[in-house]
Amino acid sequence: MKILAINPGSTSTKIALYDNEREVFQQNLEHTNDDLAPFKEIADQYQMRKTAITSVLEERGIRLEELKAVVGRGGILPPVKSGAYRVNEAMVDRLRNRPLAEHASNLGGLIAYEMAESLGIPSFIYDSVAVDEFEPIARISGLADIKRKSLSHALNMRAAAIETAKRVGKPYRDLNLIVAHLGGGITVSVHHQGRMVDIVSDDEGPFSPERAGRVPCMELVKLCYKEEQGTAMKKIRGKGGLISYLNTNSALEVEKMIAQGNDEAKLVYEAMAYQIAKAIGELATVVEGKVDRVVITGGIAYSEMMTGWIQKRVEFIAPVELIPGENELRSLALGALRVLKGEETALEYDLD
Ligand SMILES: Nc1ncnc2c1ncn2[C@@H]1O[C@H](COP(=O)(O)OP(=O)(O)O)[C@@H](O)[C@H]1O
Ligand SMILES: CCCC(=O)OP(=O)(O)O
Repeated sequence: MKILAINPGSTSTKIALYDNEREVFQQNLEHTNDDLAPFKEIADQYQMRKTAITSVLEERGIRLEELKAVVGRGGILPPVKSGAYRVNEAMVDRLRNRPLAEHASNLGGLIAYEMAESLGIPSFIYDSVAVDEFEPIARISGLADIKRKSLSHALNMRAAAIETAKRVGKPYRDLNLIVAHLGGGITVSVHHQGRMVDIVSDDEGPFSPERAGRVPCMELVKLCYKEEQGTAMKKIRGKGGLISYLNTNSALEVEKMIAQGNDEAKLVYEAMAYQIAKAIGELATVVEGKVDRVVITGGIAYSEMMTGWIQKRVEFIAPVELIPGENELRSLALGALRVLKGEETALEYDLD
């Protein structure tokens, strides 16, 4: 059974074709600054990204009529459950016209839906960034006007948690795990007996290659009065974190700077590790310190320097498991495959 998986990121669209569990190919379609410059909003990039996908499929001679489903990374929807949702008109309306926030992943479900509809096959999203399994106590922010939201790298974090359970030799549901996803954005989650009951999100916790994370509130309010809303938002999401201190969003570049003796780069990069470790420590309290494993995943988990610094600070909490990189396309494809095989049921999206 052939399944096309689509994962739109801020500067690329990753796609993969699977034939059952076997990856037929995977390709990263880069979108340069020049490609993206004409588009005011991410939603406006829809046609450009869809055309890039269909061109690759054509070049590779993929027969679309052989596809059995298309699955996309789910976007910033109102809170949803973990697992698969079938993309329907209600979800398309929300993602296209009223997403809760601008994010490239909003395009995943939209492109999957349009491609699948024209082929008469189903489209799905899987483990959307909006997966919300918070306990009520986790929703309180500290300001009655603001409710905490569960927006995270749920797709890769849940896959890494399930992989860790396999390594430990126990069911996922029997474990307490803390998972840190270290990519362009960083989020950290705590999994209590198979549910992601709380997170430290990318605007509540560690800074990351391109996001500011938690910054002092009062200073942030002053900044917002100095800048226009769009500029202030871009400063904390897109131009924050490593970029704001070191002018690069590449952790690899930062490591080169450190190797060349750049002390400022070392201080900032180690501060990122320090903040990640603090987020892990914070989430350990959610399960009263009863943590079976701390899991570090995402592109930066390939870095021995970064994982070494984090490990030193958190291994008193639990043994640390490294699962470098992200297998988001595989997680999407295998999720859709389980639905097609009847091993899992896709939920119907019925929120406004
Ligand atoms: N071997 C490595 N060592 C350190 N950092 C790495 C390594 N490989 C990739 N990275 C960093 O990982 C980050 C991207 O992670 P990734 O999970 O692919 O993020 P995203 O999907 O959010 O773009 C970049 O900052 C990149 O420099
Ligand atoms: C909102 C959490 C998901 C996220 O930030 O994804 P990217 O880092 O891929 O933009």
